[in-house]
Order: sequence, then structure tokens, then C-alpha cells
Amino acid sequence: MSKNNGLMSGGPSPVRAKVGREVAARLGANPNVKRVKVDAAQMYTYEHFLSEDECDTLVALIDEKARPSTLLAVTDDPEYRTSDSSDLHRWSEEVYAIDLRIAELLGIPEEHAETMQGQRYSPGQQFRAHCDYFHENSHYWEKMKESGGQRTWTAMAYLNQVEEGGATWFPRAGIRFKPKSGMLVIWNNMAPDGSPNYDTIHEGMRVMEGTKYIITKWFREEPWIRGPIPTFLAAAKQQHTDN
Ligand SMILES: O=C(O)CCC(=O)C(=O)O
Ligand SMILES: [Fe+2]
Repeated sequence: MSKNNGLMSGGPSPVRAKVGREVAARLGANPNVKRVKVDAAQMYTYEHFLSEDECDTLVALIDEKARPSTLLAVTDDPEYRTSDSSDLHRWSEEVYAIDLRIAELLGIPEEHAETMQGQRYSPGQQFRAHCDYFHENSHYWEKMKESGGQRTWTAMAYLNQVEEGGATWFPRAGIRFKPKSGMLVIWNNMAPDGSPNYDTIHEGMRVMEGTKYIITKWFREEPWIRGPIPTFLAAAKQQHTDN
């Protein structure tokens, strides 16, 4: 029986189950990565994954391009997601380098990742409880299927310390992360059998004081980028792999 909220978000999948095992094995072998002690989901942290300089650069890029955040799901609650988002320029030197590092850390091809998104929360702003995976009975699923299918893993990094509030809370898994500059939190949105894991439901809690900045990267089960990546970047990628 898949663990979901009764809405039947999706069933088991051998492909997603395999990604779950492979990424977990890779993260488990990395001495910088800590497994979070929860049973309900595969969840990890990597402290100081981003340097202070990288965090500052990303904060500036988010400020440059911020627009009100959007939602795929329909909700009557105007307070559901009140943050600002910004789609970071994937092929810019700074963003691409971080993109690659995250993909290599997880061992998922970079092409499977959506464009990195930045989020900014001012005091009073929040992102209420939600799951990152797509509901496969929803109106948007057909479209998502064409662009890489289900979201499997999430990697999210805090770019600054927040004076008060703004923790990421997983109420069913029973864990809460306080924003810590440069820390990456990684989790598998799928259960071991590859079905959506409702226990990964989480909330970006209301910021009380200060501004919260994060980046989020969602990985799909299939390539999200269909075309070839720009050739000058392919060269950069080669160099990166050689180092
Ligand atoms: O702001 C947070 O702590 C969580 C953000 C989040 O869940 C998301 O962007 O999907
Ligand atoms: Fe989320």
C-alpha cells in the first residue's frame, strides 16, 4: 500500500524506487553528508555545502528577479504561499556551477533537474504544508509527464540565518530544520517502492523577523531538459568532471 493522503497521488514505480536506492547509497558514502534520524523518509543534511560568497551571490540574484510565488495546486487560501520566487538563470556561470555540484552530489544527471528556484520570505510570509511531488490525478499531471514526469528528490539550501521563524517543518516525519547559512537539506519525496510518500509533507514556517532566502532544486524521474545543453557549458562540465 502506498503511503499517501488518500487522494491516490500515484502508485509504486521500479524506476523511482531505483533512484531512491542509488541516491541514498551515494549520499550514505559521502562523509560530509549526515542522514537525518527519521524513519518516515530518506532525508539528509550537508552543512556548509555553499560558501558564504556563494550564498551572497545567490541572495543578490534572487533580489534581482523576485516575483510573487505561484502554485500548481488550486487553493482558496490566500495565505498558502506568500513568498517571492525567482527562476535563476540556469546557464549563468555562478548558477550552473552550483547546479552541477548538487547533481553530482546526488548522482542524478543534471538534465533531470528543473531550473533552480530561489525563494524569499519577508516577515509574515510562509509556504503552508505541501508535498513537492505531483498528484498524478491532478489537472496538471499530463503536462508534467511531458516535462520529465514525477519529482523524486528535492535539494534545498538556506542562504542566510533568519532572526526568528522560517524553519522547514516536516510534521509527519517529525523533524524541523532551522535555517543555517549554506546548509543543504536533501530528501526523497518517494517511498521505498517508488510511490509518492505523504510523510514528506512539509511547511516553510512563517518568518517572524528578518528575511529568509533559499534555493530549491527538484529532480524529475526523467530528463526535464530535452535538448542538448549549450556547447560552451558542455566544455565547462567536462572540465568540472576532470577536476
Ligand atoms: O521554505 C521552506 O523552508 C520550504 C520551501 C519548500 O518547501 C519549497 O520550496 O518547496
Ligand atoms: Fe516544498
